[in-house]
Amino acid sequence: MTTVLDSFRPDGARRWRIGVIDGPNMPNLGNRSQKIYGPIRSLADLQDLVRRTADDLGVTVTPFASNHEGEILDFIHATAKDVDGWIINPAGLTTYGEATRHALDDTTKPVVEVHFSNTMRHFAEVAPHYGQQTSRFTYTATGLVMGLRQYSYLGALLALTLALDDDDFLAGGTRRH
Ligand SMILES: O=C1C[C@@](O)(C(=O)O)C[C@@H](O)[C@@H]1O
Repeated sequence: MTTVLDSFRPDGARRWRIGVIDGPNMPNLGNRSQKIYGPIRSLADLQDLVRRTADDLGVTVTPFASNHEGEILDFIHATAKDVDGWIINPAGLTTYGEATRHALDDTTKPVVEVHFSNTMRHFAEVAPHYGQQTSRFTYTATGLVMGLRQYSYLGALLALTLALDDDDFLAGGTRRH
């Protein structure tokens, strides 16, 4: 079936494989602040939305979520050869997740960082006493989509897919940025 999203892509475009990682606290999405995360009911609902959008786009997503950084590292190491790019919401690892940032960087595949909230605003409003908080991941990410709740993931998925299709940009993930 042809979908609206199909029409963004050239005929015969490749079925890119994209790893979608959710870090600590995202498995508890259904119980988090509605003000920040909106009415979405669960991580399963989020993963379902991302998977359905990927189907419409003609790409394959491999979702993974964990509260444990070591499990996230194991997932990245195990799947690095089988994915063309990554989407990650580092969540609880955002400010200090150097091991995860480094593991993604080691794969040399494009990385798009996503957040439900606009973290710059969130840090300024909620944790000004932490000083100048920033994401560890943005320094080496290919791109960043945030502040659009679950729609950040859909923006990232569409943009990463088109960028992988683009021979003058990510060229299937063979080049960095
Ligand atoms: O757990 C999260 C979720 C988050 O990554 C987001 O999606 O907005 C923002 C982070 O600051 C926070 O620790």
